[in-house]
Amino acid sequence: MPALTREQMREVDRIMVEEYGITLLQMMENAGRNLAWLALQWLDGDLVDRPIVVLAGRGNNGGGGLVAARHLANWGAWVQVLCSHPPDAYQGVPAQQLAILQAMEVPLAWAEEGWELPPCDLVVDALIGYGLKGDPRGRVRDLIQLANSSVAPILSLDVPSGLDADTGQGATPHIRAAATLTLALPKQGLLTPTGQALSGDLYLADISVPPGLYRRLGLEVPPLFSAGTVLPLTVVDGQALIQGGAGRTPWT
Ligand SMILES: NC(=O)C1=CN([C@@H]2O[C@H](COP(=O)(O)OP(=O)(O)OC[C@H]3O[C@@H](n4cnc5c(N)ncnc54)[C@H](O)[C@@H]3O)[C@@H](O)[C@H]2O)[C@@H](O)CC1
Ligand SMILES: [K+]
Repeated sequence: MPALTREQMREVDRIMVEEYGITLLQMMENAGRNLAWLALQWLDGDLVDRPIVVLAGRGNNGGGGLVAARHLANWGAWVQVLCSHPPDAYQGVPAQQLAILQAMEVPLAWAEEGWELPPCDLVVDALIGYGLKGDPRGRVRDLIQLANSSVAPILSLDVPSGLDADTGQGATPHIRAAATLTLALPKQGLLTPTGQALSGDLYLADISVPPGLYRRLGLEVPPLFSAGTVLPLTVVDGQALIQGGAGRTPWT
């Protein structure tokens, strides 16, 4: 399957919304629900009352993390959300996701000086995706450092926060993920040796991109998700392949 640059992925996201009418809300729901489902697999299918910390930035990567937090809380996990900014700094769809969690009374806090990460079984990293600009700053930086010092495995959304989606180089600091769920198609940086080392086990999630959209961009993408909406990938010579081959049901 092809891997995308940040600009190609931005263009996919733009065409999804502007030309197919598949809204950001829909894409984010698919991203976040698949992320929650992968978290469930990482907890061996047993998440009732298990502590999970979700780190959410204020961009669309954070929005996906907030969707995952909702599903995990609905499924019985003990979810605590740590936001990089106070709620009034969130806008648009991520603000909408945050308001839902507030209505559900899911425990939410925003990182302040001296914060510690609560003990947990899994950290979900949704601080920054392909929108990274420069070295992580402020509370985002603090949360990355806290997450890395936790003993719990980190599951990153799209790319580990602080990883350059094009080059795979880690900014200072960057998340060291146990697993990464990338969206639609792998980002090129994840397939480089550094990207592979920082992203842990790599998975691909369906966010419902029509094959015709890829064809318009000159990309030939076979039906990837016939066996499920989250697929484990393997990287061979810089190329991403579905583990066990296309069409295999990976979870049985
Ligand atoms: N249509 C879309 O745009 C979709 C986006 N999705 C997700 O959203 C991500 C892209 O969303 P965005 O374009 O909003 O970008 P991101 O959410 O990746 O990053 C932007 C946020 O990170 C902050 N940030 C960037 N560099 C920083 C730095 N050095 N220090 C501190 N904060 C920094 C920005 O201030 C902003 O709040 C993707 O990786 C993917 O996970 C998916 O949910 C699917 C649809
Ligand atoms: K991330």
